[in-house]
Amino acid sequence: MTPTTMTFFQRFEADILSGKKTITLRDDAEKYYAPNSVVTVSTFEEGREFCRLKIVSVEPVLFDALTGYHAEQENMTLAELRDVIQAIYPGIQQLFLVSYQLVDA
Ligand SMILES: CC(=O)Nc1ccn([C@H]2C[C@H](O)[C@@H](CO)O2)c(=O)n1
Repeated sequence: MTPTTMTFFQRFEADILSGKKTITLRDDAEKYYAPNSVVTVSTFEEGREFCRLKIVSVEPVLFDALTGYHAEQENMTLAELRDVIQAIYPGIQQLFLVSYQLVDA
């Protein structure tokens, strides 16, 4: 079944709402988001809903293939992005790039 919810760490909320962060990189467990579907987004820490996002695309990408362009879409430097990914998914290679558009907040 297509997922209808997504969580983000609270610290990314402002960047998502301002449009500075337009992608997220997830592991195998979250590769099933469907393009054109709308998901309700809440904070991981408190489960507080804060927006809805339209899924634009879901594409596989390797950790070693991450570029400055991916980082730009995350509103980070490439070094910051690599650190964040390693902290969340230690040792991971296969990621899924989920791009999205803000629907409403
Ligand atoms: C909270 C949760 O279940 N999982 C994640 C996974 C990733 N993120 C953020 C961190 C980076 O900005 C990108 C790339 O993974 O997405 C997140 O907030 N929550």
